[in-house]
Amino acid sequence: MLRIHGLVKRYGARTALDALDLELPTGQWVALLGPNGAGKSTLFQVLTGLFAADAGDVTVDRLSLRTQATQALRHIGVVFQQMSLDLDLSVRRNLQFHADLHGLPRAVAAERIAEGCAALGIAGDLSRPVRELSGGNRRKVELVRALLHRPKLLLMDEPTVGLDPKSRRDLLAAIRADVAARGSTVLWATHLVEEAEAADRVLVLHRGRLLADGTPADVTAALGGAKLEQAFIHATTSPEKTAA
Ligand SMILES: Nc1ncnc2c1ncn2[C@@H]1O[C@H](COP(=O)(O)OP(=O)(O)OP(=O)(O)O)[C@@H](O)[C@H]1O
Repeated sequence: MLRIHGLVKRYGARTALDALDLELPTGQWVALLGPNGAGKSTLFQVLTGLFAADAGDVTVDRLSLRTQATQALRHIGVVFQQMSLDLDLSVRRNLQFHADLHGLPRAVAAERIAEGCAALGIAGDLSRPVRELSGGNRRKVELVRALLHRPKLLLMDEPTVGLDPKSRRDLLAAIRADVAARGSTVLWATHLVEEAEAADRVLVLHRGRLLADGTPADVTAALGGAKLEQAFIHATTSPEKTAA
């Protein structure tokens, strides 16, 4: 579904992504675990076409981001770290706007908006301006929006930051349900080890390179700790550690 080969992104002299290779198959929920500054947001910005890479290739469903960006981006849904809804528009208008951008027929959009909001328990907020919603419910609107065009690949950049445990659990459950129902592929950036522990696969990113890749148990073992949290902290704070 997603193939990344030799991806490099530099900011001046700083290398944020350092020849990154990665393949994600269909139907996997993958946690991208990395400390502050690891390169998670940079990777998302490249994958969503906001920044061009300095080197390397990315394909989404075999479509190249370099030469077939418009088609490739149609398969991607994204929730960025910073909230990106229009605060003055209603939830419905925000969602409708996104559906229009993707050329969804109005009837299909209305059905998906109603269904998505009901699944996340925000159907009662459809007519309210986003400004009036709690942070957790705004996030849920962003998730409904990201799924409206039924993307094959869903990118979520630390979507649970600032959410209470119930909202976090609801969001995770909604993602799980989407993976199970549609076989979508999810790349979920986080620095919360407990979230990564629940994923099918964990990637540990540090200084723009992958330190480990596998099930939570595999990654814990590969990084040499008894628990994932301990292994992660150790691996990402020892200066001599480089890619596996
Ligand atoms: N616009 C920019 N200009 C210069 N350097 C940048 C810029 N954006 C990111 N960086 C640097 O690139 C590296 C990767 O940053 P990035 O924001 O991708 O990490 P992250 O894993 O998303 O971190 P966080 O968990 O704090 O969001 C860091 O060293 C950061 O300082």
